[in-house]
Amino acid sequence: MKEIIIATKNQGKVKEFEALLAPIGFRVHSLLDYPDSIDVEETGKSFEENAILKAEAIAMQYQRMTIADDSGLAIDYLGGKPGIFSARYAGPEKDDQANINRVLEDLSDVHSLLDRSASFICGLALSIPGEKTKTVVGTCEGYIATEPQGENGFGYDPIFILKNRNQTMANLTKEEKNRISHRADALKKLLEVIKQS
Ligand SMILES: O=P(O)(O)OP(=O)(O)OP(=O)(O)OC[C@H]1O[C@@H](n2cnc3c(O)ncnc32)[C@H](O)[C@@H]1O
Ligand SMILES: [Mg+2]
Repeated sequence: MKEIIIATKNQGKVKEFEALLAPIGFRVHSLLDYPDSIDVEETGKSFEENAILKAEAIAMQYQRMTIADDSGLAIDYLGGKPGIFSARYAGPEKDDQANINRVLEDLSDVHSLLDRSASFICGLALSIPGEKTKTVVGTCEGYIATEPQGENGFGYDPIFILKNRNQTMANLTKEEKNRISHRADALKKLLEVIKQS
């Protein structure tokens, strides 16, 4: 079995990567298994830049193949915010519920669903010691709901209504989310890039 580190402390991401990568022969480790991992500051200007920073630092520290994920929600009405600041949108505690509340508050004057369009975006970086880092970006289109709905997933999932479906991401089973999410899209692209290299 191939060993890979996912350079994240986000339990929601870890579970999704395990479900996506185990069937293709990877044993997934995350930073939750490595309490001494260095804390990488997300100082990049894009999802990809931040993913590169996280992947390269952790691949270097443990000398092992590492994928990092930097992701978030881009709301058109807010000019793409919260974007790369999604995790800390309501403060440094990275509280999902507080983040959701801030987004709903930001859009409280926007009544038409069409004006509440948004994308989930996932930047992935793959760093293998001694090789050039590879990056991809995946997306998933939708709209911001007026109130949370659904119990599954994590983060902003309860307020993200999927395009062409009358459901939020949190209404989906984990299998369905892993077929259509921004993370699944990005990982598909990353596997293509690996195949071609
Ligand atoms: O940096 P790491 O350790 O990976 O963990 P993090 O939670 O800080 O992750 P990010 O910096 O990439 O911030 C991602 C933000 O976007 C949200 N997010 C990312 N993917 C999501 C998804 O699939 N569903 C809902 N929210 C998501 C997530 O809740 C965070 O608020
Ligand atoms: Mg982060």
